[in-house]
Amino acid sequence: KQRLPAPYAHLKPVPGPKGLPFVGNAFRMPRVMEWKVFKEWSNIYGNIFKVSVFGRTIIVVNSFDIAIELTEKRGAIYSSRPNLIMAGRLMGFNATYPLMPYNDGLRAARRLAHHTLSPRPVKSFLDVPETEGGRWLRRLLNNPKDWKQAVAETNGATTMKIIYGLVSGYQAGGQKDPMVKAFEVALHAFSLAIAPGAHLVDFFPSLQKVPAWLFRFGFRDLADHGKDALMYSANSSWTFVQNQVAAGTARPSMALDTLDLIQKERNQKASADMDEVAKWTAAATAGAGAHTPVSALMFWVLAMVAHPNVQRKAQEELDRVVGRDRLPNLEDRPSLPYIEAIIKEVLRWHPVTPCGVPHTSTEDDEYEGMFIPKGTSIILNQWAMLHDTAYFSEPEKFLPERFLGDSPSDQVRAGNPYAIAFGFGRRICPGLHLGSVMLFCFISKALATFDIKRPIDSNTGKEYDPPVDAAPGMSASLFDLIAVSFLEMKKPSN
Ligand code: HEM
Repeated sequence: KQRLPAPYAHLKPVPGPKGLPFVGNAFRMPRVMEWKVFKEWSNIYGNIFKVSVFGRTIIVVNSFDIAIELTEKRGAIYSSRPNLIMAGRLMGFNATYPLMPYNDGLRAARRLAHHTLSPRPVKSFLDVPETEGGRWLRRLLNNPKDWKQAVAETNGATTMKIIYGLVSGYQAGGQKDPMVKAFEVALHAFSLAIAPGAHLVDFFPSLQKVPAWLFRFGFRDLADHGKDALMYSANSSWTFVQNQVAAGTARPSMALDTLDLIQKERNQKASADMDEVAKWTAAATAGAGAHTPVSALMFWVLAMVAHPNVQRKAQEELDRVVGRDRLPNLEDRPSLPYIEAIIKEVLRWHPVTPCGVPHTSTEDDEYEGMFIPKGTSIILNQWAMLHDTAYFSEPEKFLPERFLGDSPSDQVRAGNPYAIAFGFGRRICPGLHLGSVMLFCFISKALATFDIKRPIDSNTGKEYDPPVDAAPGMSASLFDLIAVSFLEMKKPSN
């Protein structure tokens, strides 16, 4: 029986599956689609339950109300991050704010990010997703079979332009700026580093000290490779901005905004090392922003393939509201409720981060008579919340209509995918507004110009349904995880 510290001795531990000595539940932890398994386990243990892996406590939260209670109402103690050895310490991602503990460094970085990305300032950058939305159509038209590449390039180009003012990130013919390539390599290394249970060093930090020549654990090469790419991407992109500033050719960007801000503040009070904070804030924001909308757009394509009726309704709305003489733009957004409902449903049906990004507690705490020790990692099972039948009937179905009519699901907060899919409390996604605009621009423009059809099997010549399942990991489809071979796109017939 677990012994609790004195002031908490009267409390119960959080329930959960029984574990083995030392390893805990390590061998029972799901490796594939853990969000679904965790939802099933909630039928046995409740909406908050505990698992332990090699002595580390992890709490899984499956309900919106509990997520809000912990991360919002008690945000002061549930806003840190787990200490990741492989991705954080060895690869160097600890310098980026998504992995930072809840400290002054994090607050400084988030303040800089909000200076550009909160709803009002970000408005001055919204011509970028509009323009890139036009380029996305050309990419699709020129090479519809390579639609996944078009998704990735369009997102990458939008983010690199907004964060760094880089206009030549992706040239025709697939050529990429070395800065863009470095970001891709760093993010790929990061995704390998955070794959659940992939690196023993995360559970046994002392393995870091084992000399490389004595015993290879398969992590050192990856760590070095990831670190080189991360350093190169953060440094080269910052140097790019500084050179542009020096030459007087810098375009508007988040990097420029933050340089202006810290310059102003430096004139008022001495600010130590803010240049470093600004450099890493830009790199982290570019990295986080370049790939999250990619996942959402991939699930949108799959949803459209599987639901031609939804596509047709959206195209009817676009024809009615916008007509066929021009492309939809952000001014049309309030008049396009069906497109809006599709975006919400995409975020709900297959959330980009089904298990969220873990928060970590920084104090011992009590929740409903249960003891939550300091240092507990909290998995916020967004998928379970977004498939909660109390708010979403027939949650496995793709039904944008649930957000329309007299009693739409999102009339309450727990039924609004925007309140869940972008995370919680003090760590909520700073790119929420921009991400939502990117999805609107790319989805509405593509639906106005293309039909998205099922892929054709090259052997049989027949159409088939692409699989919709996601691979394990933090993000459901972060790096090319969807096995769709190609989609045929063509202009809608009159
Ligand atoms: C469909 C689009 C997006 C989705 C679904 C999404 C989702 C998320 C989620 C779930 C988190 C974790 C929040 C938490 O810890 O509770 C997060 C964090 C973050 N997102 Fe996004 N995001 C999107 C777009 C973007 C964009 C466009 C940017 C940047 C331009 C961005 C930058 C970040 C950053 C920097 C963090 C880390 C914040 C922190 O740890 O304090 N995201 N996002």
